[in-house]
Amino acid sequence: MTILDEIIAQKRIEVAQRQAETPRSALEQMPDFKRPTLSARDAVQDFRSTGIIAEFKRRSPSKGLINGTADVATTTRGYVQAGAAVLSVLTDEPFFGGTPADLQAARAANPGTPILRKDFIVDTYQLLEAKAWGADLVLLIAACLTPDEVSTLSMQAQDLGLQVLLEVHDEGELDRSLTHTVDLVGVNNRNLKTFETSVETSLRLVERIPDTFAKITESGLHDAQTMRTLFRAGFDGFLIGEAFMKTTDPAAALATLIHQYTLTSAVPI
Ligand SMILES: O=P(O)(O)OC[C@@H](O)[C@@H](O)c1c[nH]c2ccccc12
Repeated sequence: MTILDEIIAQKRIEVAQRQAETPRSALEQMPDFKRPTLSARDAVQDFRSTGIIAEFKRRSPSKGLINGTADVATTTRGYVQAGAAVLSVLTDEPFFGGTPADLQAARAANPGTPILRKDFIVDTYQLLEAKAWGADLVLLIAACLTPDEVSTLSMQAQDLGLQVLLEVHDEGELDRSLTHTVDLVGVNNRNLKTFETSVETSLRLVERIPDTFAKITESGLHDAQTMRTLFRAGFDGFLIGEAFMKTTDPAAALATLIHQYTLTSAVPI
């Protein structure tokens, strides 16, 4: 059994428990459920945008504890002030140490910035949660879902006003799962079976992604030069967590990276 199988098995149990505790109708009555959502796609594609999706992540199965002390409101507010285009907040507790309260706190602290609910979505119920907790977009991972599930969940997300980031790791997943009801396509540089990251995965897959989708490169990113290469290859956005969260001041680490990125972009090609 791979770690991903383990996470998904656990997730199905968790969703059943949550649903028993909080019925759908209760989620629909939460104040944020009816709010208009923000477009992450526009935020990363705006020509003035850094394209950075800055992630709040306490721990991960590959790295163990990354940051045990950062406060979610302070960190995400700092990310936005430093120039993040979009925020990503983990809500998976068993493997990533995130909580629904983290997403809600990030929402309250950042009313004008799109927020991704970062979790393993296997059921419509989680889309309702995402909306009720204040998310603007959700992640769907091709490796965990059938193409039919991707299609159904992305349509349901759209009906709720949530955008969808579809995550793929290889050509097969991309060709099989891509559907017009997703808004952004993310290439995960991390192999979820071995945890190794390689930006070659992004460079290889980018030309297979049609221009109708925003293109995001995910994981293992930490230097401006690599970002520049990925931008030139066609990516609109960069999902980055660990490089910031492993420092004592994640927002300052983001500010430094943006500074370096801006410098390298001034260099003639
Ligand atoms: O921390 P990194 O290496 O910068 O990666 C961020 C993000 O891409 C990573 O957290 C991630 C990508 N896909 C996921 C799916 C579930 C949980 C986490 C992830």
